Amino acid sequence: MFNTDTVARFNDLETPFYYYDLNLLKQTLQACYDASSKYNFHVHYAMKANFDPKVLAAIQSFGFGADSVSGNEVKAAIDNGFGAGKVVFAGVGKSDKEINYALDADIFCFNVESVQELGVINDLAKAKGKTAKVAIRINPNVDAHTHKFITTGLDENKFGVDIWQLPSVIEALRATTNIEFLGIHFHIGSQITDMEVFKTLCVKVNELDQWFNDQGFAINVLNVGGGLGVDYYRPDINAIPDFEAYFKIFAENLTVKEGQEVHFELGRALVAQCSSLISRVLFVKNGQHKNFLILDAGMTDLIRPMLYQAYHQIDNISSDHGPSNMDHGQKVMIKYDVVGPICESTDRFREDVLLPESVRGDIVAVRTAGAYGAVMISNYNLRDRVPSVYSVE
Ligand SMILES: Cc1ncc(COP(=O)(O)O)c(C=O)c1O
Ligand SMILES: N[C@@H](CCCC[NH3+])C(=O)O
Repeated sequence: MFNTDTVARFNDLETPFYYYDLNLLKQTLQACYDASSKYNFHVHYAMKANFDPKVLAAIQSFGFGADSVSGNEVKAAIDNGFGAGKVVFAGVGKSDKEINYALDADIFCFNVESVQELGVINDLAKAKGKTAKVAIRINPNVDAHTHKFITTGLDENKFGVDIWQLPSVIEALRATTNIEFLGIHFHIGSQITDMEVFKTLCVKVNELDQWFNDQGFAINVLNVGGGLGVDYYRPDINAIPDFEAYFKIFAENLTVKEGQEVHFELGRALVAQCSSLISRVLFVKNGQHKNFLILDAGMTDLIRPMLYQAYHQIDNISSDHGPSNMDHGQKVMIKYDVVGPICESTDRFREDVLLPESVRGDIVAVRTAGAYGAVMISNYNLRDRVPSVYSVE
C-alpha cells in the first residue's frame, strides 16, 4: 500500500487523514463481483461501514445495491447513484419520518425488525396509498463467534424477530393491507472469520424458508446479511477477502427454490483494507516502565481499538519507506504504547507495539481502517474532522 512516493507525498500533507488506496478497493470489488455473479447472488453494500463519496461511487459502479440503516443513509445511497430499486432499509428503530421518506423514495425493501414495526409501516403506507415491500428480519440464535459487541443474531440481541414470535408475524402479515411480503432477512454479526458459522446460518435459513412456505407465504428473497471478516493481522498478505470460499458456502448449503433470489449485505469485507489512518508522531515519551508514541490521531478518529479491543496493525511508514530508511541499515526495535492526544486514558491504539525507533514527525499508518473508522468519527475535545486523501491513479 505504501512506497517511498506515497510517504514523500504524506510528508507534505497535514495529518491525520484517512488514506484510500482506490486501486485496492476496485480489485476487492471486482473479486466480490466475480465470485458472487457466478451464482447470480445479489450484493448490497452495507454503507454504514464507510460512506465516503469516492468509495460509494466505486461500489455503485459495480452495480451493487445499498443496505442502509437510517433515513439519511437511504438518501445518501440514492444521492450517490444507487437506484432506489436496489436500496434496502434495516434498523431496529426506524422513525416514522424515516419510514415515510423511504416510502416516498420507493425503495426495494424494508427489513422489518418487529411485529409492531410491520403494523406501523403498513399504516404509513396506507396513508400514502402505497404498498411497502418488506422482508422479515429473523433472529436465528446463531452464535457468530465474534466479539460480543458486534454479534447480532443471538436471543439476547435486540435485532430482528425471535423465532418463537414468528406465528404472530404470520398473523400480522395476514392482517396487513399495504404490505408486499418479499422474504426473510438475517444478519448474525460482523467480523466473522469462522466459515462454519455461515453453514449453520444456511441450515436455519432453509428451515425457515420451508416454514413460511408451509404457512402459505412463498419467499422470493433470501437475504443472509453480511458479516464476512477481514484479516486485521496480515493486511498486506490477505488484502482481499476470500469471496470465492464465502459465496461457495451459500451456494452449497442454501436450498434455493425456483425463482428465489439470494441477497447479501457486505460492509467490512469490501472496504476495510483499502484505507489506513495516517498520523504523525507528535512526541515520544519514555516513561519508567513504558515508552509512549503520542500520535496526532486518537479515538475520535478511529474508535475500534478502544470500543471493541480491536487489533489494527500499526506501521511506522517513515521508517519503512522514508529517507531515514536509506540512512540506517540496522533498525533498533522498541516497544511503544501507541496513543492519541485525547483526554481519556483509554485513548490507546495498542500496547507494546514493536516498532523501529521512532522520532517526532515520523508518519504512522494504522492499517485496515476502511470499515467502521471514518464513519464513527466524533468531535469530542472539539477535534477537527479527519479528511480523506486518495491514491493517485
Ligand atoms: C443489517 C446489517 N447488514 C449488514 C451489515 C454489514 O456487516 P459487515 O460489515 O460485517 O459485513 C450490518 C452490520 O453489522 C448490519 O447490521
Ligand atoms: N462498528 C463495528 C461493527 C458494527 C457492525 C454494524 N452492526 C466494528 O467496528 O467492528
